[in-house]
Amino acid sequence: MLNRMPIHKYRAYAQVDLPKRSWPDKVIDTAPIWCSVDLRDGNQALVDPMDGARKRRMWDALVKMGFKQVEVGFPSASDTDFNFVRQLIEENLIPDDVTIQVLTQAREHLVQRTFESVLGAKNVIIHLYNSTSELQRRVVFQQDQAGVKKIATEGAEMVRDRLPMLAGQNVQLQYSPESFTGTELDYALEVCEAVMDIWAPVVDNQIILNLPSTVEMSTPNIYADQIEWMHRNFTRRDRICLSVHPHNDRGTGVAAAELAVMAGADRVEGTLFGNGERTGNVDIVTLGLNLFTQGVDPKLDFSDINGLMETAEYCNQLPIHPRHPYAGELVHTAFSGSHQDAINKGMKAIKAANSGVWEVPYLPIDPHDIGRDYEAVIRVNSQSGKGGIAYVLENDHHIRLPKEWQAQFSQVIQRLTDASSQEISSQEIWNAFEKEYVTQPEGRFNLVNFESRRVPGSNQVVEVNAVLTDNGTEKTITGQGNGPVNAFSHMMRKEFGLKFKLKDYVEHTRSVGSDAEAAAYIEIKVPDETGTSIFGVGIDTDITLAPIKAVVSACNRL
Ligand SMILES: CC(=O)SCCNC(=O)CCNC(=O)[C@H](O)C(C)(C)COP(=O)(O)OP(=O)(O)OC[C@H]1O[C@@H](n2cnc3c(N)ncnc32)[C@H](O)[C@@H]1OP(=O)(O)O
Ligand SMILES: CC(C)C(=O)C(=O)O
Repeated sequence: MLNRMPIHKYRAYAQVDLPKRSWPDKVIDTAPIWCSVDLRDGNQALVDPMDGARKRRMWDALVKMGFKQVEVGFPSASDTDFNFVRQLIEENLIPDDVTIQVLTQAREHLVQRTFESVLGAKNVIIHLYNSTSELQRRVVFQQDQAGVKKIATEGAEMVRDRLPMLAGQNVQLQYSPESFTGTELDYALEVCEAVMDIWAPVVDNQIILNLPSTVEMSTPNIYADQIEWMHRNFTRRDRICLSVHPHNDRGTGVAAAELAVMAGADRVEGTLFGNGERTGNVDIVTLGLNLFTQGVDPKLDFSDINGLMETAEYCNQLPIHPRHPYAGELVHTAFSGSHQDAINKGMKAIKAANSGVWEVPYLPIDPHDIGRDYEAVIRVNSQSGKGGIAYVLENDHHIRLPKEWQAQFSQVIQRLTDASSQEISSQEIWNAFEKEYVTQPEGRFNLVNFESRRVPGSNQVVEVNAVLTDNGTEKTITGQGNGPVNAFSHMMRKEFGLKFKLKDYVEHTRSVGSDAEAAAYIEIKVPDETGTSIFGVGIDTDITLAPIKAVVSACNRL
């Protein structure tokens, strides 16, 4: 076959020689330290970077959900960034247990301005970076390894020499060999070690060494190998907080972060819903909820996912995809019949079991836990089946359609969805149900009045009086039987020459309260060779009247 794609332009990424790698056997049982970089890496990727108001709204949301470290900007980049950091400090907007982080290149005037921006903050992380990759050394810096290492060490010295400016403040230092995933491992280690030599971290004030997949270039297992390699080879591991900063160029940022944590990372930098350069930073919402759904405390509050989405969409001016993990508008929704059937059964089973453990097929998370309701769990279109329609009727309209009828009513809905090729709303399903079983505008019979009383002196016999219209003509009928339903059915057969047998009858209330309606379901059978079953529904606040209406409904469908 002709290959139209120029594969010769690309090279396979090298594997890491890591004998006895240990990360595949690890389990994540505690959340890493989270650092939000929404206000910096997220912000620098936006068409319109956040203004002060949007930055402030993002900040408030991040603090509210529990981030203890937030990279608040690149203060030397713009007045907006600088002024925002000053505003946070001067207006006392930083809780005592929250640390702000600021990013700077290794350039004297930028480092100086960065220090000026954080004067007076209680807790600060000064984050220095320079790219160390082979490609950037060659084309951006035009320097050899020694030259680029010098940028890092000179930058580290610029930072160290300004630390007296922040005397009395809690200051932690962070270094990123940017483009780490394009950097030879031994060289990345050498540069990090050199920076560490200058900053002289201690166990109680570790250096944060942040190893970014600035561009995600390999499968996540290779990133994990790189992290484990660094973790094993750092000389003063106890003085290091090992941080990762995955991007998502290959669509595996979340996997890369998770495997990196298994490989020894203590900390993860990322953004809400994965906003960030190109395909984005790693998504902390997905990472956190992945932990949550394994029974691990994510140490972040995602209970108002809609609020977080609104904030992210407002601040980033970018929509969140309807299929976004956990959060997207459609991710808790099943349209297809077999999924709906399984969800319907799963929801009932979970209610019955009352064990407190969430296990519903196709729903990895209880939507309630993130502030969603069950309304959208099942939506109906031409791919749907009876289980889904029954779910909508029961949950939205309190109609517990007996199982044998579900198939019949689903054909009514199937005809509508096939005709429209569109989703049918819960209200439309209800309208179709009412028309088919309850109001029956084209039905032959219409019940105008109904009364029943026990025949005096008899415990069993009931006398009924009913007024009906038969194709518009009013008729009064009376008769007796051993109950209202039995007597009324008998009269219908006798007066109108109908041939049917009562087969089954169920009734339930539609809601609680004194004005609660009852829903009655009647099944009648035609005594011919087909033995067809016909169903009728009656709804009324009077529990005697509801089944009578159900008989009329069934007779109309004969
Ligand atoms: C992967 C990341 O996300 S890294 C963060 C990236 N974020 C941003 O760039 C957003 C904010 N940046 C900015 O606003 C600007 O780039 C500024 C204010 C920092 C610098 O602006 P300028 O100096 O006008 O421009 P510019 O960024 O193009 O400067 C590039 C120069 O800095 C050098 N440089 C780039 N990164 C670094 C670094 N980390 N340390 C030292 N020098 C660096 C380049 O080699 C280049 O040098 P040259 O002029 O000798 O060729
Ligand atoms: C500054 C660094 C950490 C960065 O943003 C990246 O490498 O993506």
